[in-house]
Amino acid sequence: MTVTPQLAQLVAACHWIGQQGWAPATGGNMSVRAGDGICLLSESGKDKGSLNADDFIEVSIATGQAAAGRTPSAETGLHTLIYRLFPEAGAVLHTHSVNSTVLSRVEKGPALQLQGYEMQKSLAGQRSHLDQVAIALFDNDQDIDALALRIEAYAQRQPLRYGFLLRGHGLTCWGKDVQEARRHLEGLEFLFNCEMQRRLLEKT
Ligand SMILES: CSCCC(=O)C(=O)COP(=O)(O)O
Ligand SMILES: [Zn+2]
Repeated sequence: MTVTPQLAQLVAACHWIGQQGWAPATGGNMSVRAGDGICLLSESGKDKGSLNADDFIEVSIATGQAAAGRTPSAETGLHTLIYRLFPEAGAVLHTHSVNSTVLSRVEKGPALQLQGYEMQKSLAGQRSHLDQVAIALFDNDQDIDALALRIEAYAQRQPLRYGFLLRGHGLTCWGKDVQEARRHLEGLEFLFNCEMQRRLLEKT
């Protein structure tokens, strides 16, 4: 495997995600666009906090197919969907933090609305805490093709930006490159933590 600067940054991001506790057990998956209709996707079932460059597999963005003998992530269909929907997306990070897992169950609506937080400006294009940022929320599904179709239908009706939550499962987010995807992940996780604590405290 040729280790491009983006792949090296992705491997470093995976180690950081592991240290944050956002990829417990074998949870999470990560990828980077590698040009020519290809992405490099983490191998299924590995500890994502201790991946190296050889743990990434070339996958066709059009078909989701990988070379025989290797098994890319069970959630390959979500990564390839994002690369097809958003030609500017260069990296995708999927994590299983406690906050994204719990908040996505507590919130019953079709999106988690974030408003009033300065850290919304960690998301590309956001300029003010006064604006509302909607993070789409989908019911989880073991049928990834069906889930991808639901997400695609949502994206045809309304903007799908930064990432989406899967109920009781976690966050999938992206950016124009690994650096931006990582900033979106860190910003969203901070915002989820704030939102969890706000909801807990405002209940009392
Ligand atoms: C215990 S992890 C369950 C599967 C999952 O949600 C995930 O993110 C990891 O799947 P992968 O096939 O990418 O290892
Ligand atoms: Zn997952």
